[in-house]
Parts: sequence; structure tokens; C-alpha cells
Amino acid sequence: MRQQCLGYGVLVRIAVIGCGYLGAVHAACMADLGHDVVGVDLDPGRIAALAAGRAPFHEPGFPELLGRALSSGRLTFTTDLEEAARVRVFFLCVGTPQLPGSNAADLSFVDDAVRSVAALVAASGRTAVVVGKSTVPVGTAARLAPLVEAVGATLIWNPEFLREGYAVRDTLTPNRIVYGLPDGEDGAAAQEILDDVYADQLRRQIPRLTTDYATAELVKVAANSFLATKISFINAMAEICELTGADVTQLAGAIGMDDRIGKKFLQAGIGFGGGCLPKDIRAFTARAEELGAHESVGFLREVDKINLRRRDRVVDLAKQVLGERLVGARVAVLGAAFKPHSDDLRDSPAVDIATRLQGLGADVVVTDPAALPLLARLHPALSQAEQAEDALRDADLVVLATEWREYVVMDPYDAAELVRTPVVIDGRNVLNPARWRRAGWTYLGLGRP
Ligand SMILES: NC(=O)c1ccc[n+]([C@@H]2O[C@H](COP(=O)([O-])OP(=O)(O)OC[C@H]3O[C@@H](n4cnc5c(N)ncnc54)[C@H](O)[C@@H]3O)[C@@H](O)[C@H]2O)c1
Ligand SMILES: O=c1ccn([C@@H]2O[C@H](COP(=O)(O)OP(=O)(O)O[C@H]3O[C@H](CO)[C@@H](O)[C@H](O)[C@H]3O)[C@@H](O)[C@H]2O)c(=O)[nH]1
Repeated sequence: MRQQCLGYGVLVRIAVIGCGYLGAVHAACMADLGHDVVGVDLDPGRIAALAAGRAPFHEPGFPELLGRALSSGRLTFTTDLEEAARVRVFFLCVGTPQLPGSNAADLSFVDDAVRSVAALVAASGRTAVVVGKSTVPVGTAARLAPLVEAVGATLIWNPEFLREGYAVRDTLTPNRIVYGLPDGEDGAAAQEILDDVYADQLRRQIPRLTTDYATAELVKVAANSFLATKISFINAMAEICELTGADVTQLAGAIGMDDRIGKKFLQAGIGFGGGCLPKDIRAFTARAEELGAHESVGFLREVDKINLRRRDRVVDLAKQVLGERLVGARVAVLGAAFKPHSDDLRDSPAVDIATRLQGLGADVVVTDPAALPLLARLHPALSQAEQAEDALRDADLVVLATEWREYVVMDPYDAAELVRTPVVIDGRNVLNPARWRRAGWTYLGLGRP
């Protein structure tokens, strides 16, 4: 029985398995679109927070959306998968982190989730669609499909492209929706149900592409590989600029004016981090090597190396400017999150640089408008300051590591009065060098004079 949902489409009962970053946002957005959603996670602390309307991470717009969805009664959270026994669509949003000591993805969470959902569907005797959203190596869906089909359900792979910091907007209004489907009638029937879930987006003409499993899985990792490559390309140009006195920001602006290249993702600096690009390019490399395509992904190994070299560059610059004074020097690191509008510290270049400078004997103090609570939990050895002014006070070196707006618009004259020595490494190339120099600073950018 298809029930109308908020004036458009059809109400679908949904379970979101894994309420981390992706799952929590997806669950709240789907409830906001009018579906009945139960979010399931193994972590009782996370479920308690979400059920109480507390966002477990910093994401603009998410707390309001969560509150609205909870008070509508269409969104609930549980640690008990049994509570999802009556749902029609299971979204798998569990993590696929990098395996320790390897480049490959750890698929144990996906495998466990599929097995648990299949057991639940078998016990309920109802039909269901299982929709994988996690980022997985190509071939995963084909491997898991028989487990799902054995209980009369159908597997679709529907990769997610949201960016942290814009997660709500990207979920509600994505650039495109991709379904990796099995052949035949089961695939077609499952597609109709997923179209009901995304009725709002489809009504707004957001492109929906249907492919086979392998293509859908590859679209996701290819997109992230391309983005990472673009960043490492411009960072490689920054390395050349450093040897020649050229300015990578002007170079990026000039090449970006060519529509075929485009302006986005050409911001040179300390490179990419986060819970996605680094681990996704490594997992793709590992999978391609498994498939015998070692040479096809050779460039991705370089992309990774270039990216990590930019962090080394900041550490080297700090050594150059401070010399023997590095030991005991006070270094203010502005920003901890891997990017602004997020408190995510996964593979954060800022945290990596701060930790390495501390390891060299510097007295490092980190500030960030959103990530300090998480920083205290995950990196308790790093000193922190609530306010940028406190971090800057008596600093011998300032490293701008995350381009939060408050750091970008900081007044260099005011900042100069706080520090002991006015030296700044602009790790994101976002400050105006001439202005900072006029205010008495030694300004060091990445790839620009
Ligand atoms: N974070 C993003 O911006 C983003 C965007 C697109 C795609 N992805 C992909 O989505 C997936 C999830 O990413 P994330 O950042 O949300 O990860 P995460 O680590 O923040 O969250 C994963 C959650 O799954 C839970 N979990 C694990 N096994 C479970 C199980 N069997 N049942 C219920 N819950 C379980 C964990 O407790 C955790 O809360 C990854 O594959 C990632 O690559 C993430
Ligand atoms: O020109 C640029 C653009 C980005 N970055 C850095 O690259 C990283 C990743 O940025 P971004 O891609 O905006 O963030 P994510 O939220 O990690 O999103 C990426 O990873 C997600 C998870 O797979 C995908 O869904 C998104 O489409 C993809 O953009 C951050 O550290 C940025 O500072 C740069 O250094 N230079």
C-alpha cells in the first residue's frame, strides 16, 4: 500500500544503519522529506545524543533539521535493529575506514550490517530494499548481493557525494543521484521504491543515473580521486612556484579561467584531509592493484605523496624560520578541523602539523572555533586555547592551518601586538601577503612569494 507523503511522492518506512556523519544527516533529511525513519547505530552514546536532539558533530543546519525531524515524530533512533523490522528500505551508512597497516578499506562494518539486515528481513518475512551508501571498493555490491537476494530482498548501491560543512544542502539537493542496480525485474521494482524515497529530488529534476553495481561504486571513488588529483596537481605546481618565485594563487586563477579546467579545487595549501579523500584514494589504489591494474593508479600514489609533502613543507618552514629556537618556541596553530564548517579531525593536516611541531619540542597551542572538544578527547597532549587571541599571545610563530573565516579576516596589526615574533605561515594561502607584511609580519605562503 503506497501512502502519500507530504503532498508529493510516497511515504516510505526507512531504516538508516550507521548514524555517523553520513547516516545521521541522511536520516534527518529523509524524515524532513516526510518519510518515517529509524536511525540505528551500535554506539549507545551517539544514539542517546541524536535522540535527545544533540548533534554529535558540527554541521551547519543539522541541529535545526534534527530538532524539526524529531519533533515531527517521523524520526526515531535506536541501538536495537529489531525496531526496524517493519521498514521497506534499509540504508547502509556504516564506516569503511582504512585498515590499519594497509591501504585497503575495512569492510567488516559493511559485511556485518548486511548480514544483520538480511537476518532481520528473513525473520520478518517481508520484502525490502537494501541500499548501500557507504563508499566501497568496486566489486563489493556484487559480492554482497547474493546474501541479500537469499532473503528475498534486493540490493542497490547508491553512493553518497555530500561534503562536510554543506551536508544538509548536498543531501537535499545533490548534483546527481546514482543507483547501481541488478539486472531484471527485481532491480526495476527496487528502483521504483528508491524513486519514492527520492521523490522530492526527482520532482526537482535532479539527474538520476542508473548503472550496474560496478559503475556506481566506481563513480564514487573516481569522483573523489579526481578531486584529490586536482588538489595535488595545484600543490605540485606550488612546489615548482617555490623553486622559481612564481605565485601559485595567480597561476590557479589563470588556469581556472579556462572552463575546461574550472576554478574549484585549485586552492593550494597544506592539502586534503578528512574521513574521505585520503582513505578513498588509498582504498581505490589497493583495489585496483588487486585487480592487476597497478599502473592505472600509479598517479594516485603520487597524489597521496604530493599531499603529504605539503605538510612536511610547513614543518620545514618552521624549522627554517625558528632554527634552534624551535625547541620551546611557542607556536600558535589556527584551526584543527580538516576544513572549515566542520569539527572533523580525521586525517586533519592541521592536527598532523601541530603534533609534529610539538614532537620537535615546540610549545604548540591550537585553537579552532568548533573542534576543541573533540581535539581534547582525541589529542589530549595538544594544548588548546578557546580564543585565537589567547593562542596568538606571545607566539614565536603562527600557522594558519584551517581557513575559518575569523582567521582569514583577522587584522594583522592587532595580531602583531599579541605575538612575540610576527611570523606567519599561511597554510591555506588565504591571507593578503602585502597587508600582513605592511603590518610588520614575515609572511610565508605555500607556493607564493
Ligand atoms: N562523512 C562524509 O562526509 C561522507 C560522505 C560520503 C560518503 N561517506 C562514506 O559513508 C560511510 C560512513 O561515513 P561516516 O563518515 O558517516 O562514518 P562514521 O565512522 O562517522 O560512522 C559510521 C557509524 O556506523 C556505525 N556502525 C558500524 N557498524 C554498525 C552496524 N553493524 N550497525 C549499526 N551501526 C553501525 C558506527 O557506530 C558509526 O557511528 C563511509 O563509507 C564513508 O566513506 C562519508
Ligand atoms: O582546493 C581545495 C579544495 C579542498 N581542499 C582540501 O580537501 C579536503 C577535502 O575537502 P572537501 O572535498 O570539500 O571535503 P569532504 O567533506 O571530505 O568531501 C569529499 O569527500 C566526501 C566523502 O567521500 C565526498 O562525498 C565529497 O563529494 C568530497 O568533496 C579538505 O581538507 C580541504 O581543505 C584543498 O586543499 N584545496
